[in-house]
Amino acid sequence: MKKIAVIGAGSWGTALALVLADNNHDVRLWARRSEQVDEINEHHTNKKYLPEINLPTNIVATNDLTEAISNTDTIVLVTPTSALREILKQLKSEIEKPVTIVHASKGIEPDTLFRVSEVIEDEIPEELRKAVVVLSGPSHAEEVSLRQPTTVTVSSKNHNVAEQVQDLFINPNFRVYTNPDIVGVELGGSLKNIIALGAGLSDGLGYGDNAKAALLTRGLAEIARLGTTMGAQTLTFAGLSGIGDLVVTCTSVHSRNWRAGNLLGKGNSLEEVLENMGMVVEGVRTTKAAFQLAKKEGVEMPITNELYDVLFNSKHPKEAVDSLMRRSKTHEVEDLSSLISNRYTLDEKNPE
Ligand SMILES: NC(=O)C1=CN([C@@H]2O[C@H](COP(=O)(O)OP(=O)(O)OC[C@H]3O[C@@H](n4cnc5c(N)ncnc54)[C@H](OP(=O)(O)O)[C@@H]3O)[C@@H](O)[C@H]2O)C=CC1
Ligand SMILES: O=C(CO)COP(=O)(O)O
Repeated sequence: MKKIAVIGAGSWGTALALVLADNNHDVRLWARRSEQVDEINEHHTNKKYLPEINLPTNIVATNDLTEAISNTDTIVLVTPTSALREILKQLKSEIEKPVTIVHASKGIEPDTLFRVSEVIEDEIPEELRKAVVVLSGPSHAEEVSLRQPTTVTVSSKNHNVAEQVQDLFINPNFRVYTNPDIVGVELGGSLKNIIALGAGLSDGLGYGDNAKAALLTRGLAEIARLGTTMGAQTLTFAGLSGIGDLVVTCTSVHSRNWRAGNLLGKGNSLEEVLENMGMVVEGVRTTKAAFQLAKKEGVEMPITNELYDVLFNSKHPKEAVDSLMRRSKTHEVEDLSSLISNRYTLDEKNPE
């Protein structure tokens, strides 16, 4: 049994705290609001984020970061990516010896274009870090907190530490794999939120399963195109943090990204949607970052570009779908296009 700090008491922070508590760890859950801390400690509930769940007594909440991380060598960060830098700046002055920093947030920082692990490395000096580990995969907090079967993957530049984190979280309801490709794992988990917004939007417009299947498949193609350009392994996108998370987010009513897209497709403005959601919709910020990344890397990302125009340039969602459908014709699989042109060359040499 270890003492583990979980920073962020929203849906996912609370669900991960539950997994750790089920594994008999002593969890300090940091929340920023004192009324939420009191609710968790006195009533053992977190009604705003997981209304159906009772929390065990080995989860103790605090709004004091010093108290949260005292006597622990493992900090699990689960805040929205927009809050991350600010929290890391506060943490930096509180960490006294090297710690393992696990994060479970999904996003890319606009302008710096850093993945979450890079933001952590940017803020926390090397001598205070044992390793940075990402935990990602198809895992809605609502289902994890009901102990429904869930699989995720953990990844780090330090594989031994990734295996230690696998041991902290794994249990018969929550199966944890490892994957050495941290770039692919972080990008898959972040970029799928863009496609989930698109899938919700398509459903909101009244389009059917064909359109959604097209978005998922062509979405995965552009995620993999950007990811491999940035050094990720193609196979990671066929795994839990790739297709796995893409499917769960694009097809579930639990997904805030899908729900936000759905409301946009039904004609609500982005401001109205975000105001009413009451929870983080990471895909909006990530669309901006991915749009910038695609430009920087010279990678074609048509779905991301259209979504960027819907979110930030008031393009009508239906026009965005029309633009995607009217793009100039192309091959489905880039790697095969050279095979096709070779075949034509051979055919021309040996006409039958
Ligand atoms: N929910 C899920 O199923 C999953 C979520 N994730 C990822 O986990 C991350 C967190 O998401 P999730 O828990 O769902 O988000 P929620 O919207 O459920 O909760 C957000 C939490 O962050 C806190 N918060 C918001 N802004 C700040 C801030 N500026 N400083 C400090 N705390 C802040 C909120 O506090 P307050 O209540 O006081 O506003 C709340 O505790 C995201 O990156 C998400 O993509 C990954 C996998 C699954
Ligand atoms: O990442 C998630 C599930 O794996 C949660 O997705 P949403 O943020 O869209 O709810």
